Amino acid sequence: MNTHTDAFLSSVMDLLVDTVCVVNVEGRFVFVSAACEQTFGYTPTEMIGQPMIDFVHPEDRARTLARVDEVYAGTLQPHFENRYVRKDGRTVHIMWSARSSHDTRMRVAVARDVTDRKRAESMQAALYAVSEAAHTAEDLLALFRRIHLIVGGLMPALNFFVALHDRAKEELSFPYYVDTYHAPPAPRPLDSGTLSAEVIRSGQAMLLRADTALDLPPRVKLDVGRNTLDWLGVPLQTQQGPIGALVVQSYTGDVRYTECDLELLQFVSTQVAAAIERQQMDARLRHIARHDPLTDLPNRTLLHDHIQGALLRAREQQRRLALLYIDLDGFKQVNDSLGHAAGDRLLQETAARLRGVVGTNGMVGRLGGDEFLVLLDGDPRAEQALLIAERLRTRLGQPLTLAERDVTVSPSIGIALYPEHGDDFKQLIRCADEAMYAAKKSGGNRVRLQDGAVEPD
Ligand SMILES: Nc1nc2c(ncn2[C@@H]2O[C@H](COP(=O)(O)OP(=O)(O)OP(=O)(O)O)[C@@H](O)[C@H]2O)c(=O)[nH]1
Repeated sequence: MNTHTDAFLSSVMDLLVDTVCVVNVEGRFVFVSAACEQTFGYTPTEMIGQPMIDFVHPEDRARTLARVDEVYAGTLQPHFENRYVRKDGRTVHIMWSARSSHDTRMRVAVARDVTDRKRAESMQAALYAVSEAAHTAEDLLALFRRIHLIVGGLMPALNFFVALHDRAKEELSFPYYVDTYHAPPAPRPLDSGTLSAEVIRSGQAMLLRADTALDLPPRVKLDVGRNTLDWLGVPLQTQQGPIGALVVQSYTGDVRYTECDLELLQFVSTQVAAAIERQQMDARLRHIARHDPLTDLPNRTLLHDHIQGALLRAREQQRRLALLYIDLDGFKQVNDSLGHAAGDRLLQETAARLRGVVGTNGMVGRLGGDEFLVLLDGDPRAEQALLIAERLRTRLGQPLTLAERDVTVSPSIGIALYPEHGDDFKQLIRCADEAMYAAKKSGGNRVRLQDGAVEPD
């Protein structure tokens, strides 16, 4: 090739949209065409003489070097893809075709910027993954874990959290919060002025970079994710308005967020919001199906499942259980004399009192009407079960005001023990019911242990 031809070829290469690169046997660029500036952000002068591998994304260096060996071995490399780090820090996806020359021991490669295609593919994959997670995640926490993984596939997301706004309670909570330095913040009012609250209130995405002048409304405090370098939050938009926010944060210069990340996060956020709404709806339906609407106590179905589980564990660990069957004495009379609403209030107060006494010693549920069940699962002896039942009797027997009248309603309580009185739900509940019935027959306001002691009035 003469000089004239060299100059001609060089000017032709400079017209190409793809970048032509020549790398010597030491792995340094000896030629790059003008398009490199568009693709890599560096001018040819900045690249020529530099080791090629220094420009490659750190995670792709090992496999890139392995490919270089294959190129020298003469294997044609039509479509090798890897990532480079542009001068501005952004990642660029490159599709290469490369060959080596035996004579000069040089590699000639053509680089095509396929970042847009890669981005579209990963966005598509992310959307699909979110919609799949919406259908398969078993609860909200499982969904958040999956979303974290999906967002992590689109951008660095080591520090990631989900903020949710409960409109009824006017409360902002952080049900999923993964952070290098901070524990999950406590729930707070929406007007507490945090960045995520601001994203939810305004419905606008927010990207705060350490090098960007902060132009925040005066009410916003930087008290969530303090000391972050970059903070990127997008609202979770639904037809009813924003229900929360997705946030990624960085603490080190290795991870910086850009407008491009903002677009990506915003793109998946609508699908994520729909997935969260769906999970919340499922959770509400599951709750309704397993709780009593008047007292919000577990209903018979949930009690049954919970007690079956407790029986399994008790059998394995050779521990005791106690079942307390509680029925109010003369409840019908309250309904008849003070009205159904007063009866409802009494049932709600009974539930609260039972919960208060039982605390962490077990589970309280409502079987229906004025009948409640308590499971004591702390390996109770008969005396301990009797003691708690006695406390319940005393507490329920304390007066309360209904329809402006002081009312006192006592309970009858029957106790069945595992393993003494049965080893399945049906048997135990029947025994506890019989004991309660016996307590009621002998005048009510009593605790009776199946086949056993009656506590005095
Ligand atoms: N207010 C109200 N009443 C209910 C509800 N569910 C059932 N009841 C009523 O509760 C009453 C339960 O009947 P019983 O257990 O025979 O009433 P009791 O007067 O306590 O009878 P003993 O148990 O023999 O002392 C019935 O009158 C039902 O109509 C409810 O959710 N709210």
